[in-house]
Amino acid sequence: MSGSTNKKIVGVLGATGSVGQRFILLLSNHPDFDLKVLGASPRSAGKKYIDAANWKQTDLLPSNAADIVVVECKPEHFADCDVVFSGLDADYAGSIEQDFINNGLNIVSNAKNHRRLPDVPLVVPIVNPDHLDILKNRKATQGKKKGFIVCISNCSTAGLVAPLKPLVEKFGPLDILTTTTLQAISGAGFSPGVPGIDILDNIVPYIGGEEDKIEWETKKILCPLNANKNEFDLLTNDELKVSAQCNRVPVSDGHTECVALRFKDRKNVPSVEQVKNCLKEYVCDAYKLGCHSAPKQTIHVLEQNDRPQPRLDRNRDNGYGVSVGRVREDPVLDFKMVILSHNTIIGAAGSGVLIAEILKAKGLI
Ligand SMILES: NC(=O)C1=CN([C@@H]2O[C@H](COP(=O)(O)OP(=O)(O)OC[C@H]3O[C@@H](n4cnc5c(N)ncnc54)[C@H](OP(=O)(O)O)[C@@H]3O)[C@@H](O)[C@H]2O)C=CC1
Ligand SMILES: N[C@@H](CC(=O)OP(=O)(O)O)C(=O)O
Repeated sequence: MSGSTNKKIVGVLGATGSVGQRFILLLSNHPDFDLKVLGASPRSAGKKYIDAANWKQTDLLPSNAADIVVVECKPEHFADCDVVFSGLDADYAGSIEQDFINNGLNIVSNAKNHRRLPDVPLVVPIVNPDHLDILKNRKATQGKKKGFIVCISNCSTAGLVAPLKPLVEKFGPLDILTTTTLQAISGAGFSPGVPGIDILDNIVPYIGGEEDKIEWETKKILCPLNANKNEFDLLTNDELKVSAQCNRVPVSDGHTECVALRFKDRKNVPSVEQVKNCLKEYVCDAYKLGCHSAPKQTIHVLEQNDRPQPRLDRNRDNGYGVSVGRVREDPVLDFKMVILSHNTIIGAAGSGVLIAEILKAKGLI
């Protein structure tokens, strides 16, 4: 496992895809992690990464990855890894990831397959890293024979819950939440991805499964652990009603969401200024833990009427910060606002890397 430098050895499954390529960028020259193994489909296995991947990032392919020979996604190739990041196509992720867990490997996954299991942490690292503590109990009871899996949330859900966390902490629970998303094309992956003919000069008002994911995952991310500290107690529909409408728009990276919300406590509804100040003052636990990638400013409150915008605001705090603009009163619920988050950084691979940094800081890997 980890060598004398105290760096953890890591690998990436689905390394050639949209999320996999982001993992490679974020893991190049990382102070905590040494990227050693890259896995993809049998179509890519046996080729050097530079030949296997159709590199589509605006940053150049890092030299530490270019010459690595891609392997099939089998546990034996990853046996030396302290943690394995997964950006696998969801059609294959379920069984491959389970095989890795059974072979004692620890997975941090972008795929949806294990998110709804009651004892699997579903983590947005700037929101609920405390959910990782469930792994401490598991480690104590099962030892090292089996690995664990931590799931990264759906990308739109990650952006949505970031401002909700400090608001709920300070002003109490919400009871109604609505969001209308404007989602970038990188969210649909590369194979096959969104055809140009569908998205150029157009908006597609449907993303399969996305609305249900946002409505369900929000209730897990904001929920507490049960009394035995071994499963999560999902918020019920009576506790929080969430309604999502999802659209694909011709933007390369960055998901925008138009959100409205209502607080449960009708007697102590905060003012717009109090809401903005609460968001500005929020410091995520990952930053307090000193994690390398944690955003210094978790939530950027923008005052200009025409912000946030994906091209101008998605890279705040290297894509780990979330932008919130147009915070104002809502005539139906309490407040409305526009949220922007980088879907492949804080919405996917970046969350994975930051989760692994937190796992290392907490001594869980
Ligand atoms: N894009 C985003 O913003 C987000 C994506 N996700 C999730 O992350 C995962 C990856 O998404 P994305 O990167 O967009 O998808 P892509 O389609 O771009 O990449 C899929 C990856 O899976 C690999 N793969 C395909 N078939 C197999 C197989 N049979 N065995 C092993 N590997 C295989 C591909 O390898 P090869 O190139 O060899 O075919 C490729 O590396 C998905 O589960 C997605 O839902 C989650 C949040 C956000
Ligand atoms: N569906 C998201 C990306 C994604 O793959 O999400 P999930 O990991 O929940 O399947 C999008 O289209 O932007």
